[in-house]
Amino acid sequence: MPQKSLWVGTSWKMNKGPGAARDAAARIADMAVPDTITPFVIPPFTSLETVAARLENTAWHVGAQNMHWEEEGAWTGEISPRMVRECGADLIELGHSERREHFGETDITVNLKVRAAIRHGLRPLICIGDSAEEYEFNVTHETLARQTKMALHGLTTDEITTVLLAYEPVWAIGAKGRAAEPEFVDIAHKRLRHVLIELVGEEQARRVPLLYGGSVSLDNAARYTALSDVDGVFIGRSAWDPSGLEAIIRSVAS
Ligand SMILES: O=C(CO)[C@H](O)COP(=O)(O)O
Repeated sequence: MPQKSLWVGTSWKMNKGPGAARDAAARIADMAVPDTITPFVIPPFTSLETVAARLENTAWHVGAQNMHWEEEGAWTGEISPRMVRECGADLIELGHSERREHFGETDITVNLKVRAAIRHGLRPLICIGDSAEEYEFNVTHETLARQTKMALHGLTTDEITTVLLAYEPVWAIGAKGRAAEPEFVDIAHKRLRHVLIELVGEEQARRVPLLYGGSVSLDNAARYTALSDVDGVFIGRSAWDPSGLEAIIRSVAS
């Protein structure tokens, strides 16, 4: 059986200013990445242009962590899709649970942003995830289905096949999180694939990469990527140091 192709990448969240980002990007540019891996890195805005310039003409995709849906205007403190593109990014992370929880991001604003991203030629990496309470009350699937359908509302089939979806259980993220059991992720991703199949049919649904994120580490990454409906991992803390990212890339590629 041919080896499956995997997306593997990290968001630096609110870490690495321009100096640290420049150093990290230089190390990333020197990394040997197997052909079966599609690597990506998502720096903070202040480092976006530096990192994108350093990784231009490499296999790396570079993204921003958020953006507004409007092209320009009186939106103090916001960054437009065009600005993200001008910095050299091709990916845009949208709907991370930290933004939903702390900055009022909703399914509706995520949808506005997804549509704006596609209009501007940015590939959306849409984060979805159940809260600890939703997990406890056994409504994970309902939450993931709602977030997915609302994020993709109004998109054509072709547009839907350009997005990446990352399932990140809120209870699995960060130092206080616990990594989801691979068996649980397997079921969640299979049900998520079915949501996509209902939207665009089997063949197109299989073209949408489904990533898992939340306390991914060198110890567990390959257990997720071995699952048939996991097409990659989205890593935080364990990949902030490029050597950690490289070790995980090697572990899932072998
Ligand atoms: O977005 C994430 C990956 O960048 C996610 O929040 C996981 O973070 P981690 O728990 O620190 O891996």
